Amino acid sequence: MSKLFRAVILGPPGSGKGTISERVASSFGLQHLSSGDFLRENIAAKTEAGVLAKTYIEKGALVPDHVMTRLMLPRLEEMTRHSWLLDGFPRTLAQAEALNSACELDVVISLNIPLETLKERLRHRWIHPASGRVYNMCFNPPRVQGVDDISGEPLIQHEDDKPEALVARLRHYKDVAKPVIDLYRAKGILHMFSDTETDRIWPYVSSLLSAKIPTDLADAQRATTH
Ligand SMILES: Nc1nc2c(ncn2[C@@H]2O[C@H](COP(=O)(O)OP(=O)(O)O)[C@@H](O)[C@H]2O)c(=O)[nH]1
Ligand SMILES: Nc1ncnc2c1ncn2[C@@H]1O[C@H](COP(=O)(O)OP(=O)(O)O)[C@@H](O)[C@H]1O
Repeated sequence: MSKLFRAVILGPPGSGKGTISERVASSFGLQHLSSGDFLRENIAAKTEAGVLAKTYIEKGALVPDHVMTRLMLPRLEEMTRHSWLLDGFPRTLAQAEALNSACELDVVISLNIPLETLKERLRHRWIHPASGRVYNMCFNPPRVQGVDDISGEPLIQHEDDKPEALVARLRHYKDVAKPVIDLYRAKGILHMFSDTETDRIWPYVSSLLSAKIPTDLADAQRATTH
């Protein structure tokens, strides 16, 4: 079997992790696993973890580490035969250490985006809750205002993108992320991208992954998508 490829994308809320992950998934055939989407699925399904997580997310707080790792690690175990890109997990050093003991990462992409840009983007972010599709009223608006392009269902704003929760989230992110970034830098797998525009970052991410993803894996994925 060809070697599997494991990547993590780090960055504050609104940094474009979801947007870049979707591009990676469609260009390189990696499975995109978003902790935020997985939490929202669990909230919608009213699982034990979902009910617990909801109380934290509504306050703009992080979900406790033990809840996150108990949720995410079994999900990754289901994916042992796939190459994946993990988005939104790990977010803390404890989560990064738990992930470390479960698998070995090939690449960590870290998005470094100015605070003002983040605030502006998140104010305009709308999502389709059933699919997790993300829109931005300026950057990638839906074809019809307020409505999902594919299902025609209404778009909503995350509770945690509303101004009250937003500032707390961005402030907290920085403190918590620093040791995670330091850990991956020390391991020599960190790749940092700084810009205000996803479209300017994407070509660099794309060429990094083209260089890192094993050729036999890329060939196998191309074969399945044609
Ligand atoms: N104006 C602008 N908006 C962007 C850009 N990249 C992403 N967005 C939007 O910013 C918001 C946050 O992006 P998202 O990928 O959800 O970030 P995440 O929170 O890190 O997963 C979404 O509404 C995106 O559509 C960009 O380069 N410019
Ligand atoms: N790894 C994680 N650890 C703790 N909380 C998390 C994690 N991932 C997601 N969450 C919670 O879910 C919320 C939504 O996550 P996400 O969709 O990734 O939002 P964003 O991309 O805007 O940060 C976060 O604000 C946080 O409360």
